Amino acid sequence: MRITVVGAGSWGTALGKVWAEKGHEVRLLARRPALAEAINSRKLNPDYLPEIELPENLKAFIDPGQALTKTEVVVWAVPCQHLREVAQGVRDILPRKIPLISAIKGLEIATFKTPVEILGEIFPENPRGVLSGPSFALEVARGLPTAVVLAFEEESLARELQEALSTSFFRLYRSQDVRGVEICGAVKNVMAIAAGISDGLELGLNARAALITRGLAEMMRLGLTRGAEPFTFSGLAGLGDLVLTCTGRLSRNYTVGYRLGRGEELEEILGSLHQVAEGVYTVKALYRFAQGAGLELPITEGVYQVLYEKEDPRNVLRRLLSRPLKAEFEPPLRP
Ligand SMILES: NC(=O)C1=CN([C@@H]2O[C@H](COP(=O)(O)OP(=O)(O)OC[C@H]3O[C@@H](n4cnc5c(N)ncnc54)[C@H](OP(=O)(O)O)[C@@H]3O)[C@@H](O)[C@H]2O)C=CC1
Ligand SMILES: O=C(CO)COP(=O)(O)O
Repeated sequence: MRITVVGAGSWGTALGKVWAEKGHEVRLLARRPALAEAINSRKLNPDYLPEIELPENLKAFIDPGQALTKTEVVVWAVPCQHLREVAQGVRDILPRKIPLISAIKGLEIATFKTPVEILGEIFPENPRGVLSGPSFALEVARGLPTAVVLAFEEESLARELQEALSTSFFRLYRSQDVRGVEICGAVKNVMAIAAGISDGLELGLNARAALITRGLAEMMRLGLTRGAEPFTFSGLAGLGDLVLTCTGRLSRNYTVGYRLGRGEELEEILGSLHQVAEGVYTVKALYRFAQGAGLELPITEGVYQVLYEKEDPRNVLRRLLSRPLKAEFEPPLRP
C-alpha cells in the first residue's frame, strides 16, 4: 500500500517506520528541507528520534505533490492548531475518495472542532477516521508492544485498514466511534498536565490516582454530551491513554505539568520543549466550550487557571478540594 504521512515529527516518523518495515511504500511529508535530507541520507530523524535507525524504504519529501501522487492513504501527524492550514495547502492535489486517518490528539481553539471534523470540512469526499491510544512515539519506534484503536464509521473500511496497518507488535483494534475516540485523545492531554502538576508538587500517588479517575469522569461528561459511545472511555483511547500519559515520564504534557509544579514558568518550559504538548492548547478550547455550555469540568478549569491566569497550583488545588461534596456519579454519567 502507498501511505503518505503528513508531519515528520516524532509521531509521523515512528508510524512511518512501522509501516515501512511492514513493506508498505511510505512517504513522509516534512516541511523543512534539512530534516527531509537527514531522513533520506542519514536514515535517522535527528530532531525528533535521533537514536532510531530508519528503514531504507521510508522516504521524506518537502514537495506535497511528490508525497501525495498516487497515494492510497493519508495519515495526519501535525499539531492540531496547524492542521487546517496544512490540509488547505494540499486540498487541490490530494486524491479524492482515499481514506484519511488523523493521528492527532487535540481540539482547534477557534472552533472547538476535532481533527476529523476539520478534515471533513476540507476533504468532504474522503472517508475519515482516527488512530489513537496509549502510544509513545519512542516506544513504537523501538518496536515495543503497543495497542491502539482505529475508528472509522464504515466498519468494512476499518477492518481493511486494521489489517493493513497492524504489525506483530503494533496492534490495532477497530471501532466505529470516531467522535468518542477523538474526544478521549484530546482530553487526556489536559489530564496529563494536571497529573504532572500534582507530581511536581509532590502530592503523592493517591492524588494522582484521583486525578486519573476524576479526569475520566470529566472526559465522559464532555464526550457523552457530544454523542460518544460510553464504552469508548474504558478503551485504549480513553482509560488506556489516560493511564499512560498521566504516569509516563515520556509524556510531553505530563512534563509540562511537572515542571509547572516545580515552579517553572510556562513560557520557559515551552521554549525548551521543541515538541508539541497539545494539552496546552486544547485546554483553551475545552475551557471556553465548558463555560459556554455550562458544563462542569473542574480539573480542566484548574489547568487553564494555572496555565493562562498564572494561578498558583496550590490555590487551585485548595479550590478543587473545597468544592461541595457530591455523589460519585451524577447525570450525565448516570441517568
Ligand atoms: N509523539 C507521540 O508520542 C504521539 C503524538 N501524537 C499526536 O501526534 C500529533 C503530532 O505530534 P508529534 O509528532 O509528537 O509532534 P512533534 O512536535 O514531534 O512534531 C510536529 C511535526 O509537525 C510539523 N509542523 C508543525 N507545525 C507545522 C506547520 N505549521 N506546518 C507544517 N508542519 C508543521 C513539525 O515540523 P517541523 O519539524 O518543521 O517543526 C513536525 O514535523 C499531536 O497531535 C500529538 O498529540 C499521538 C500519539 C503519540
Ligand atoms: O499521546 C501520547 C501517547 O499516547 C503522547 O503523549 P504526549 O503528547 O503527552 O507526549
